[in-house]
Amino acid sequence: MKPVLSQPPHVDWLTGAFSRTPLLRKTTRLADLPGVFADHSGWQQADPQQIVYDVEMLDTLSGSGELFTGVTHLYPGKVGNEYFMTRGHFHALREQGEVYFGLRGTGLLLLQDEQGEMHLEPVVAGSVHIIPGYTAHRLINTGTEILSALAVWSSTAGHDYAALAGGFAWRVVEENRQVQVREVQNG
Ligand SMILES: O=P(O)(O)OC[C@H]1O[C@H](O)[C@H](O)[C@@H](O)[C@@H]1O
Ligand SMILES: [Fe+2]
Repeated sequence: MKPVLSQPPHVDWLTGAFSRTPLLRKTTRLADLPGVFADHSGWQQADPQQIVYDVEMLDTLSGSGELFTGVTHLYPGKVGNEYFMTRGHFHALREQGEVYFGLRGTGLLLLQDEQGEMHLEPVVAGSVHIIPGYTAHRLINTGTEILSALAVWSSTAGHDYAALAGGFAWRVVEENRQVQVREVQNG
């Protein structure tokens, strides 16, 4: 039998760039994130075309049992004093977890479960983040460089953005040149 060598995709661990492979790309701009940042007038005054994050995904099999792999590149920036972040989501299939691997930059992974329990994990090159099921997740770039993280998740997990339409319970802002976590006041 003749052995068959198929070239797997390659990722540059320093930048998160994939090469030699078909990719799916999604760009999220400020205009795509109404109501996400606390400072509404700051958001309105900012350039709506400003890219907040790019996601590059391997174009792989989907369906029960299959895994998706992607890299999120989250740009540095702020709206008002709030750092650029991903929209964040629960999985539509709530029990599905996900793994993030920090590749470059500095930031935080904000985790919020269905009971409203919150955690923050520092994201740096080499950090490994086990996101349990039933837990919403959002990346926040608190640094001055691109924050890139590789993610692996179930292809059937899906996204539930509506469940967090009211936002996460914590916001991460810069105050006095320091990263501060603020609890959102309801009502
Ligand atoms: O879907 P968002 O909250 O905008 O986050 C952007 C992306 O981040 C990660 O790469 C996740 O694995 C993706 O499933 C998600 O779509
Ligand atoms: Fe996810």
